[in-house]
Amino acid sequence: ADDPPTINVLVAYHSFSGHTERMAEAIAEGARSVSRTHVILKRVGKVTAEELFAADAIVLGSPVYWSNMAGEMKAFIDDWQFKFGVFPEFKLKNKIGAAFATGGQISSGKELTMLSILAAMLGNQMIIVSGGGAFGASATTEGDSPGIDAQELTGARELGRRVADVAGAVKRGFESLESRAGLSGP
Ligand SMILES: Cc1cc2nc3c(=O)[nH]c(=O)nc-3n(C[C@H](O)[C@H](O)[C@H](O)COP(=O)(O)O)c2cc1C
Repeated sequence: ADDPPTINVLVAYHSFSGHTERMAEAIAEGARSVSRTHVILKRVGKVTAEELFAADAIVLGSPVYWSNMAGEMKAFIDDWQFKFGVFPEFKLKNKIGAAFATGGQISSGKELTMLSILAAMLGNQMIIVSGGGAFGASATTEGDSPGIDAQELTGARELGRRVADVAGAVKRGFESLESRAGLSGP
């Protein structure tokens, strides 16, 4: 049998004080635990067009700023069009997408932040997955729950692993569809 394809996972994040970066590292670790997975872990401003388009899965993480994603994350997503020109061809179509967030307080915007990221992915016809939580992986970082705890890191690893697993299954599925279409001939 042919070797299964390599899965490229891009984990891109914004982080000012390091919490979201710590979650991003755990997501990358979870994705790498799936065989034949190649992970790129980067701050949003550093992602190149080549990395974006080579990714089979894109996982985006942001701190909560005023109940929504950070401006840096929004600017990156807007750059999908301004810098990378994804529309009108829908160049990110059928890539796997997932989100993660950290916020200082409980019930103060993490879910809205993740849903806003996922909404942009849906608008690009990406295939959304969750894991680590209903909408993605998240952590509360201030007050009675300072920093990132073991349970939150476990959730982040779970999301990374699920993203890589689903990306592999989808990639194999599309490859098999294409080869069957090729077999049937014109
Ligand atoms: C400008 C600003 C706005 C914030 N707004 C919220 C908020 O609405 N809800 C919340 O839970 N945390 C809020 N926070 C706290 C951060 O989301 C939290 O500290 C986060 O974990 C920081 O991530 P980082 O360490 O990756 O930079 C805010 C922080 C800043 C700087």
